[in-house]
Amino acid sequence: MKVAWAGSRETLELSDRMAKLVANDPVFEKFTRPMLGRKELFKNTLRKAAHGWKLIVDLRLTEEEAKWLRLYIDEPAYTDLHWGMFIPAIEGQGTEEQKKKWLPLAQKMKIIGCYAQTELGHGSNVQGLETTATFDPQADEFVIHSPTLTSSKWWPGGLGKASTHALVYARLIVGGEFHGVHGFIVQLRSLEDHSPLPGITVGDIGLKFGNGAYNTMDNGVLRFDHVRIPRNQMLMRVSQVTKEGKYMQSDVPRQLIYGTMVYVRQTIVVDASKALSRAVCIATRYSAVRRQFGSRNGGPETQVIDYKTQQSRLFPLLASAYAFRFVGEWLKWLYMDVKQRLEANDFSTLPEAHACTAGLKSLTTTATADGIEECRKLCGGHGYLVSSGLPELFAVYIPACTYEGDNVVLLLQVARFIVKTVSELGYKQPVGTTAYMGRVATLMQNNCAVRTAEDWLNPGAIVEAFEARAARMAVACGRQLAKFENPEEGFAELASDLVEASVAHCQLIVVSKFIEKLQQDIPGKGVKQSLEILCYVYALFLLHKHQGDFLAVGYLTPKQALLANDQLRTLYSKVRPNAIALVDSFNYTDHYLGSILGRYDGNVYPKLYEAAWEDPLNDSDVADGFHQYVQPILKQKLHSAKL
Ligand SMILES: CCCCCCCC/C=C\CCCCCCCCCC(=O)SCCNC(=O)CCNC(=O)[C@H](O)C(C)(C)COP(=O)(O)OP(=O)(O)OC[C@H]1O[C@@H](n2cnc3c(N)ncnc32)[C@H](O)[C@@H]1OP(=O)(O)O
Ligand SMILES: Cc1cc2nc3c(=O)[nH]c(=O)nc-3n(C[C@H](O)[C@H](O)[C@H](O)COP(=O)(O)OP(=O)(O)OC[C@H]3O[C@@H](n4cnc5c(N)ncnc54)[C@H](O)[C@@H]3O)c2cc1C
Repeated sequence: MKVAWAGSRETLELSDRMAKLVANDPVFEKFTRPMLGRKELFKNTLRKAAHGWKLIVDLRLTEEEAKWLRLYIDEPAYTDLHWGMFIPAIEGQGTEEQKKKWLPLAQKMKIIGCYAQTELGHGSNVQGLETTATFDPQADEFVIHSPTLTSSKWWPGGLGKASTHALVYARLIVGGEFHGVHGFIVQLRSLEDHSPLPGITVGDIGLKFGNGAYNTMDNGVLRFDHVRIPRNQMLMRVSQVTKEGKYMQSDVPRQLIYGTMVYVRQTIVVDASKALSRAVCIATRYSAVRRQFGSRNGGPETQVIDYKTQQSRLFPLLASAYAFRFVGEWLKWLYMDVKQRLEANDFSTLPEAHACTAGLKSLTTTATADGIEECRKLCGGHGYLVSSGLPELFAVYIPACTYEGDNVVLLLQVARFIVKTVSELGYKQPVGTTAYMGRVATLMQNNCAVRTAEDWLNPGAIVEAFEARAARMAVACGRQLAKFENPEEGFAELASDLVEASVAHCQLIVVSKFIEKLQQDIPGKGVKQSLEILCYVYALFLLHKHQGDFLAVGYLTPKQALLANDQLRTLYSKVRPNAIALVDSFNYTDHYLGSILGRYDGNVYPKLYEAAWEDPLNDSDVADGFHQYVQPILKQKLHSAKL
């Protein structure tokens, strides 16, 4: 199962080597992180990032090894944006000449870059950005300017203190005409002493949610006062500005300016399975250690993992972690395919890639953020201790529902794609993830054939149920929209229904990709069977949770919905014996998990007890402040006997 989770034996071995390298290096210690003040915390992150880079250089790590190393260091840092957005943006939107100039500097870390798109006034509405880049043909330069307070760049990670350069998204103005938002490489700080260059005001935006957590990142604010950059620092793969001041659009679609977001959203889906699996690993191991009630004749109490309620909350999350792992693998493949096509100037699959990355990013991050919190509750009171690892994981993870596109805004993008597909059904055969809509007549007509709980153990029955629900919800939205004279007004009015239709479409993708995965050759005794059980758990859990949709569209009868729930209970009993093995298969070191409750050896209580004494409050028996603030109260002489 470890191989199935990792994707291949090579990846398992490679990631295992990197995990151990980090776990055994004292520089990467992270348990004191929540106790540190902001300055100390940030300096510590800089130290870890520098040490990580030294290892990459000294040990000549490959790009793949370096990625795993950064993952296991497990601390958000400016390097995430440098490697994760600045470099990919230049790769995707730069000309060959620009790539030749900037990529070697960035890859050798001679410069540090961030991705400066969002502003104080606009994040989701990219076309609403206010920063301007005005071309000055006399000087052959762009003038980058922040005309209003709300045009201040606000949020970019790595911008606050670390970056020397930024990829700045600004409205292009040539000859007095606006040409939409484009990307510009702007140097922010001196490469000699790191001080901000003239015309640049830059700093950190302040503390964020949670102790430690995302505060290791210097999310920044940035203002420009008529800062000049050479013309060739506008990324010009999509459109160009000539020396003479002519704006030219190539054959490449404008949307490619948003290409970096497609790339990052794809990586966020892969990361969702990592974050959720960490939380699930902690909650599952602890649920096997923890005992409450049920002692008979002085024997041990019941392990809480044996309670059906615990199983019905925990096992769907375990199954979701696997489901997100496999859909992430597929999405990576889809992205690589689109990338290759784009390089050959084939842009036909870009809209689908945008819809899939946007929708799956939204679906998986929402489920993961909620899932981490559920895991905290599954661990009872001890889950609230920072040493459980769950509060910090939650605090670090939840912004994923917002960054790289607010999850609702992204689902509305999926809705536009679905509605367009439905409206074109008369003359255009849908392909890829919308191919099922080509069978819309059948899906609208046929109803579920399940008669017994066992009938639900059939991938065909499950896929058809999810297809029928998604198709019927999409068609219903299409019909409602048709009643509006102004389609945009209709879209705004029906937005909540459209979001639900998008969720149904995205859940269908995840379920289908899990089922497709099981059609592949999966070596290892019992591995495929265990994955099949998890796949059914994932699908039937969703069906149970959203049974209102399936019933409302008239595909299921209440009896069939009840049968699905009966089957789900049986499946939980089948997961139980392998639950610990299934989380051990994630192959996480205790260092990466960062949780006393999730320790591999299960030695939870002695370690919790020990850790309590390491809290700074326990440095002395009498706390600082006691004599000043508490003792006077204890010693006071009050006049009223009642008081
Ligand atoms: C215990 C401790 C644990 C520690 C763990 C540590 C581990 C580390 C953890 C975390 C570290 C990770 C680091 C995370 C880094 C965070 C990175 C975050 C970076 C950012 O957030 S960058 C900013 C991102 N911003 C956004 O995403 C903005 C969202 N808005 C948009 O995407 C768009 O503007 C919009 C799509 C919403 C706009 O819509 P619309 O108004 O229609 O837009 P138009 O501009 O008019 O375009 C219409 C047209 O274009 C199509 N389209 C839109 N987007 C894309 C796209 N990306 N690709 C292709 N096509 C696109 C759209 O469909 C329309 O097409 P049509 O005309 O219909 O055919
Ligand atoms: C930790 C973190 C790191 C970040 N890193 C970066 C970075 O490196 N670089 C960068 O450029 N940006 C970064 N961002 C910014 C991030 O990309 C934006 O915050 C995000 O895109 C959401 O935009 P917003 O803040 O404008 O939200 P808003 O759009 O203001 O959202 C507010 C509310 O309005 C709703 N809403 C907005 N528009 C619509 C609509 N059309 N229909 C219905 N509802 C709507 C949303 O659903 C939400 O509920 C980061 C943000 C965070 C939190």
